[in-house]
Amino acid sequence: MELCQALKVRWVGLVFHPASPRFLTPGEARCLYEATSPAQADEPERIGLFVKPTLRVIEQVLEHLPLDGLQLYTSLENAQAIRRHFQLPVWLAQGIADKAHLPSGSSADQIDGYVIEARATAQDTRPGGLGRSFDWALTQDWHSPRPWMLAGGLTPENVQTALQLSGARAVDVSSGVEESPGRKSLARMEKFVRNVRAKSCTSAGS
Ligand SMILES: O=C(O)c1ccccc1NCC(=O)[C@H](O)[C@H](O)COP(=O)(O)O
Repeated sequence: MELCQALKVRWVGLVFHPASPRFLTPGEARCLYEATSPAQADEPERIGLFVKPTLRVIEQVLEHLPLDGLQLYTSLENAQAIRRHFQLPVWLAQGIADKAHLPSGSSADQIDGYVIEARATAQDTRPGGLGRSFDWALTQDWHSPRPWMLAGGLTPENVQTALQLSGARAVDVSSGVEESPGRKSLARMEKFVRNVRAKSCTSAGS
């Protein structure tokens, strides 16, 4: 968290999905929140990641710490209902395997943005944080109805190519800056942000 502040990334993701190696209980997330320095104007926004959450699950987290936004793995309808209920920005994750999976204008109401990443398979135990990429050229000519970020399988080594091929203006990374599942590598985080900035866009991490 402190390095994210120092690197001035725009968003930090906190994963509240029990099947994840990055899973945080609300209490652990609170400790992280308290351990970081007092709010500054350019502090990263704290984004809570939830998979098919009920309102109560999100409420339990919000009882422990404030969140600046939500990254949701759920249906559009549920994401819209959650956004209305909590009045928080919602980024809806979309798993992509072909162009037909990319959101279109008609599906964009009451959603703040999209996280576009590889589509999970039936064998996967979770829908994100899998370190898996998709064909980045799929988004090249896509006109997104909302702001979007590219995610899935990004690394310091491939992120510049990913930006070039996908046309993305913001990226999200997790596995690619870890030394083992759930353990971030500070050196890889720094290298990732440096390489992204060399291509002038915004970054996020979970
Ligand atoms: O990180 C997880 O384990 C996770 C579990 C359930 C839903 C989302 C999760 N992570 C999402 C992300 O970290 C990113 O938004 C994205 O999927 C990129 O992940 P990665 O391919 O590991 O860079």
